[in-house]
Amino acid sequence: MSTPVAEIVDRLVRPAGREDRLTHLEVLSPRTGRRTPWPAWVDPVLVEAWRARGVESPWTHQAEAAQAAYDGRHVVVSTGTASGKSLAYLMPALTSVVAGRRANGQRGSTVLYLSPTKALAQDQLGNLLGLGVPDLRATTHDGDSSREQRDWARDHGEYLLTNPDMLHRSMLPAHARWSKFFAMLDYVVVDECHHYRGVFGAHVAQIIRRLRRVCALYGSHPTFVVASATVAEPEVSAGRLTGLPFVAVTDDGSPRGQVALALWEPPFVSHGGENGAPVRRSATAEIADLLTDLVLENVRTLAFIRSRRGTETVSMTTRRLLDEVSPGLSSRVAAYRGGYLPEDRREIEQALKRGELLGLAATNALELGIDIAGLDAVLMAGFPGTRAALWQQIGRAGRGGQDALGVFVARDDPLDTYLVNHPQALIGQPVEANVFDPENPYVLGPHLCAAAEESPLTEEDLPLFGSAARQGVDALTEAGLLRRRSRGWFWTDRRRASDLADIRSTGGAPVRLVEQETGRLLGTVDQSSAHGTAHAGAVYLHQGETYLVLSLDLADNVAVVVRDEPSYSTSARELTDIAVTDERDHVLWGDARVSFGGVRVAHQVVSYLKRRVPSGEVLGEEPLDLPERTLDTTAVWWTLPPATLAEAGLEERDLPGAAHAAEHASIGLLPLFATCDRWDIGGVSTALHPDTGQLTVFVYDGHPGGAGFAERGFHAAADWLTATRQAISSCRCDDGCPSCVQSPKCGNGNNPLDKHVAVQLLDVLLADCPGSGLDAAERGTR
Ligand SMILES: Nc1ncnc2c1ncn2[C@@H]1O[C@H](COP(=O)(O)OP(=O)(O)OP(=O)(O)O)[C@@H](O)[C@H]1O
Repeated sequence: MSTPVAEIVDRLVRPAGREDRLTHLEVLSPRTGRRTPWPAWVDPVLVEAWRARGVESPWTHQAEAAQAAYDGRHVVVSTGTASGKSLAYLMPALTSVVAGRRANGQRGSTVLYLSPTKALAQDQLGNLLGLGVPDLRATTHDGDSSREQRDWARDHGEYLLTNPDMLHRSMLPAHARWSKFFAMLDYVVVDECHHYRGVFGAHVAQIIRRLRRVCALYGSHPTFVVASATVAEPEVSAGRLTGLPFVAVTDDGSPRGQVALALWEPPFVSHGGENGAPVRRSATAEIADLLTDLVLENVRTLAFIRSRRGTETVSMTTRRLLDEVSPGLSSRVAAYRGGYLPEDRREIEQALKRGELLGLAATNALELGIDIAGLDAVLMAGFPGTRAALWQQIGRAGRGGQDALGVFVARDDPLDTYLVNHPQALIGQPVEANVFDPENPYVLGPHLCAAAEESPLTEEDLPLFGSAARQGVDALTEAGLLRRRSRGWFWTDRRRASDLADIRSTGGAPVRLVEQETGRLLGTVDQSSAHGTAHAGAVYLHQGETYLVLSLDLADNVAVVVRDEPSYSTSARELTDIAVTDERDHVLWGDARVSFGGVRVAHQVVSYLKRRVPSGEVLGEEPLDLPERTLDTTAVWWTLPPATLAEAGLEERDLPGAAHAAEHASIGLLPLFATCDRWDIGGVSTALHPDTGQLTVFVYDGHPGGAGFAERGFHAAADWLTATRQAISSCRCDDGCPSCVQSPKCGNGNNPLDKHVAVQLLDVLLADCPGSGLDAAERGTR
């Protein structure tokens, strides 16, 4: 960008009332790149192709990773955004394709590239073809490919770009037809591997095990090259994802322009929240202002908004604000999100690349590695869930070595507030690990069936699928899904086994949103979120239009909507009950016990709140009549005996509010340690739980069988609960607010909540906990 980053930030802060909103500005100085000669084995034609495109020679990390892969070691490259991870895997992969060709020109070596989305694979294909490697037979293989494309890919493809869904549903079940491709598979590239987390990560881990088994059937043992954003212990997550040993390359040799990260906290605007709590201005309202200012400054800006609804609101508001001052500019701002038609999305991507759009409000549908040159700034409405995703989003700007500005605008919740006030948690060493649990029985079972359908499972196959596989096949045999014969376990059902696994966890058929007057299908929502977002009375935004849901029919999966302009938004309320089914591990901190294990959760959406837009003021609550749902999952929980609490001087009457407040804040903070999102986990607290006989606070995974988040919480409990205490004690509100202890999805109307006693309660819990490294100074003051 032409204006220096610091000056842009200065202009953003200048308007009256904005001076306190910038809580921190971190400027990372530019770094020069470290180059190294091309490895001697890289095909000279490729070297020339890269040179012709300005890649004089590889950065050190690229050569290091490429060499490891060429030597047949599985390697994970975990370096910054735009550090050139593609070259690291393309050097060995394309060299192998070119060198492997037969005398008659037929393929002799193949590469499989996996990306979490179709859009990224398309983008990568464009780059690959742009390289001009003579005769390279590269193609995407996804749900949009025509029959001819698919046949060509299978029979001639050398470099195939696909996604885990296609592998799962199409390529692996039909492996006999793909036998030639699999038999000559030398490299598997897993791009953006940090996206494989939670339940989705567990599914992909099992799909990769099925892929390895199918390859082995045809005699191939491909080398895996995994690309990841910077996370803690990348070799551990790559190893979990594939079941193979990995070397990690993390020393980034690429150059970087100046990167500035501004942390921004919206001001308190009213006391109109629940129970009279102070409420901060919404991050989206703040972002719309900042986006307007940046567009006026001719700064090309991408605003990442977490919800589909939010992207629409930001783009509408920004256009309206621009119309007031510079009408011509409003057409240069747009929204982008999942649920749009593919051609509309392509058109927006192109307009952004061409520079016709100056401001775009997008969901993370645009987050993945799509290389859009020339962006100057990135605004983030709320923490995007992980540090990796935060840097990934900032990395959209400043590609090609220019300066970049990232502004992280806090939402009114404990984690965001903690982060904008504790910048070291974002800028220091990574604390979060890429979390998933490949052994989740709900995930493993369907993949064992799919594997058995691909080829009968033998005793020797089982270790590949993990230590729970034996138990899994036994249970499936018992349930009549697999049949045991002398040669192994067979799939004998008439259904397609791959249909049993819902790898994106959409939770069954999506609910269709249909417009009442026209019968037009507006879009869909996942069944699991339909109770909360498409219930009768819900306000739903679509492409800038506001709709009101008239009815939700769960039998037919249809919600009927009408256009409307209500002055409020809605948020659903859920009631939750929890029972311990088995404790699998525990630690004792003096009298406190921290446990991990299985639980059964029963929940029901019971009502919804109407909140005035944009102030967020609560207007009222409406009851709903929706069925209860149960969930068998995993949880981390902690207990404190009544006598210990009494000794510490805590009054019995204050305990429910204190436990409840600690629970809310701890749910808010867990994403800092596990790669989850506040909405992936839930919690229950009680001053006396029937299963433990003590004060108990549970945090559970919101997916059947668990997703690994609660388990990570158990292992990081000391740091996690210390950060929770800090988040509550450092919040500037008097009696609790959404930035510390109030939760937007609380089933009890955020009542009771006692912020002050919560801090005392956490002090009792942490009194005998072995040292947490997170903030020794803070702990010392207790
Ligand atoms: N050795 C190099 N010398 C010069 N330019 C390079 C080199 N390696 C990569 N590049 C350029 O850097 C840019 C980023 O590369 P690439 O898209 O591979 O990064 P990445 O690490 O995969 O990014 P992300 O994962 O964040 O999407 C590309 O434009 C690429 O051409």
